[in-house]
Amino acid sequence: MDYLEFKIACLEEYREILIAELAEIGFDSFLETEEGIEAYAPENDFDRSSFDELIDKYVVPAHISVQENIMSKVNWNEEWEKNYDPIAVEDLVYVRASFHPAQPEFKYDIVINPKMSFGTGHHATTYQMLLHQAELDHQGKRVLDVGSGTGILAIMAKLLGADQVEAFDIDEWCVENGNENFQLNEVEIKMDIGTIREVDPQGTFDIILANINKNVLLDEMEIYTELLAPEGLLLLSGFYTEDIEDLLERCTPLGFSLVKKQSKDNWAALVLEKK
Ligand SMILES: C[S@@+](CC[C@H](N)C(=O)[O-])C[C@H]1O[C@@H](n2cnc3c(N)ncnc32)[C@H](O)[C@@H]1O
Repeated sequence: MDYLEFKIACLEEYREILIAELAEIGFDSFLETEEGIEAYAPENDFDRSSFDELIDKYVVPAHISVQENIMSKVNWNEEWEKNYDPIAVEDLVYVRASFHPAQPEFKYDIVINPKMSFGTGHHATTYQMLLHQAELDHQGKRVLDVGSGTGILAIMAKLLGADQVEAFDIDEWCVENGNENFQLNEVEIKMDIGTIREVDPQGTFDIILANINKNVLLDEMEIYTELLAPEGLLLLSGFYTEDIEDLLERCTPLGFSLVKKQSKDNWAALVLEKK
């Protein structure tokens, strides 16, 4: 099958939304690049007018420029293998694909074959979540990973000794990819599809991990509070440094105290404790 390839240069903060909207109009594969994204759509059902409309909507705010090519017989595995380098999270965690050799000097080795899902450790939000996790006692704990993407944080929780880990994501592709990564890392993790309201996790959790976005976090904060055991920990990311105060304003009246805050590349990550 022939594919159309679009190299879309754009501002970093618009990549996730662009990928989501392109997926809605029939694009089925994406690669993140230094300049923006590469997006691929099967040529035979490409919807040109929806694509043009979408680009018009974001061209100014996202500083978009587009280059179009036609490609035949794309080998997706080869494409993402070319574009995925392993990453060292400080000298503690090594995140790699199955075709990269392990590096025994790192304490934690995570194998992630990301394909189209978010969560390799390259992004500052995932990176900081992994570091915060590494500082916390997970032994024998029950952990919930909200918006699990590739499942990287759920896998880290297991490597740190968590007893039961449950993960979910609204994206079907992430669920499939997460399960694949759980197998690669030989960890047993319950995986579901949907929002937290749809999945409706039962019982309480000692640790909740939520690297999503500001609006979802603000909207779901009360549910996290109900699901956390007393003195349970909530690790949040997916929002900018300037949004920390808004998050704290929402969390403090619900009985959370701030344990740690950190920022990298203007992306924030918080650790909160439920009193
Ligand atoms: C920023 S990525 C984080 C992925 C991974 N947890 C990490 O830390 O790298 C956010 C993920 O949340 C998912 N997501 C977005 N809104 C959601 C919601 N309301 N409930 C559950 N998952 C959601 C997205 O599909 C995406 O995979």
